[in-house]
Amino acid sequence: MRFSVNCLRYNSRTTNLKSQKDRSLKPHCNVGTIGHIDHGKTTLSAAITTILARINASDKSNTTLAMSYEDIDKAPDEKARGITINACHVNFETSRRTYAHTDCPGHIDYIKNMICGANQMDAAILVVAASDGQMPQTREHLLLARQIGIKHIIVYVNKVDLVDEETVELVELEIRDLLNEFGFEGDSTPFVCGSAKCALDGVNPEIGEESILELCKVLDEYVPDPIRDIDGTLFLPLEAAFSIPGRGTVAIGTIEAGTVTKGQQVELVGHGRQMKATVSDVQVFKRSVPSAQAGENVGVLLKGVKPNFIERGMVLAEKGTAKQLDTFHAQIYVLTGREGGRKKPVTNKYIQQTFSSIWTINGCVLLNEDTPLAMPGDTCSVRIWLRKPMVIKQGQRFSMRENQFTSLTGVMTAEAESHEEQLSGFNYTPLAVSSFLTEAQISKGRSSK
Ligand SMILES: Nc1nc2c(ncn2[C@@H]2O[C@H](COP(=O)(O)OP(=O)(O)OP(=O)(O)O)[C@@H](O)[C@H]2O)c(=O)[nH]1
Ligand SMILES: [Mg+2]
Repeated sequence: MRFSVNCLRYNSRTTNLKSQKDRSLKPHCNVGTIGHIDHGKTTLSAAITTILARINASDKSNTTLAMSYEDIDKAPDEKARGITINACHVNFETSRRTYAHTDCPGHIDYIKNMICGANQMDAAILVVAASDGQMPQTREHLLLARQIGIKHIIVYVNKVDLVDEETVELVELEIRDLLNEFGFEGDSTPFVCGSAKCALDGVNPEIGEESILELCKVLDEYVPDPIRDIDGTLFLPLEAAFSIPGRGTVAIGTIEAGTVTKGQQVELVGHGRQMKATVSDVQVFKRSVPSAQAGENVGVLLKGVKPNFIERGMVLAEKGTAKQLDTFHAQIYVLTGREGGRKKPVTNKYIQQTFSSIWTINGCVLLNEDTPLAMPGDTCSVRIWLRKPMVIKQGQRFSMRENQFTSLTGVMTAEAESHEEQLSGFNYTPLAVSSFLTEAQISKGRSSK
């Protein structure tokens, strides 16, 4: 008997590949749309699947399923509020590759979801409406893309049906400058100009359908096949879990390194908890497979594990290979007001929501004694204390956010010793720190901006 992951929104948006054999035929790539609210990210996602499904209709092995705008944006709360609030995954296939595509939300309130969705992208499609040009979230998403290490950006200048050619050219120049400003190669970044709506509605093919085909060609040619750490040690950050009565718990995530195999002994680590488990089934694209490897989104059936044991951001790894830490050394950069960050300096014991990989937890910045303040624009060495131990590796990036903006970004540089020792230099005890991490303190921290 197979287990099905249909009940999860995540996988219900994922089309089927027909068999495990198909899945190994073509390289796989994770992409997604980013950009300002209402610039057409969801329309573009729907247009790509619709056009590719139609064009490949006679090719029985092609797995692209047409997804309408409503299919992608259908959760009731999204309809009610008129905005996307969850990252949504769809799949499409070109003659060269299979793609898992994430439609990232545009609204600043939901940037948290974007961080989690975009984290898995090998390349991002930045959607910019020609009628608006760059907007605040165009900048913020590019900044986040930079922080989470997305190397390849392709720009789709949308809504060209609403403006003249000169405006499109100006928008292109402006966005190339912006890409350079954020450390991408603005001059050589591919731009595709078109109208996702015309493509979806089947009108004006020269700016509609042709622009979508051009975009797919650019994706195939510009984005190199991702190098997956297939031979590495299994590392699978978990996004969600649910139970199948009588069978066990299914944990869902995208494998970052290594291979997960039926029958394998694994360990669940994170949020200060740890547990051994056995993999009793592995599912990719809703099909049971003997094993799955780095880069693939999987459902892993675990016997004897309660679903509420698993929390987003926990890691499924080989026994003894994933370490959780509550304190670590880091190099941070405090964003300036111009970059959308703070206008005031970060002080010792600054506490905010900390995002890394796919987890979110309260974290406290412990400044060194010789650095009483970290000014916007400063880079400095600090220690980070997390409310609960989490799996974080050397070189892993993280960011901290206040209410509506990213205040600092950092990289984990080394493990730190036990936090008692860490905190002794700051003359307060772990207990004092725990009480410091109350909601009231956090809101106070927020209002200090
Ligand atoms: N004229 C025109 N309208 C478009 C085009 N593409 C999208 N739209 C319209 O722009 C509006 C926003 O499109 P969405 O696809 O929802 O934009 P989004 O970026 O996904 O928005 P959020 O998810 O809320 O950030 C909708 O009314 C679309 O019909 C286009 O090429 N031309
Ligand atoms: Mg949308």
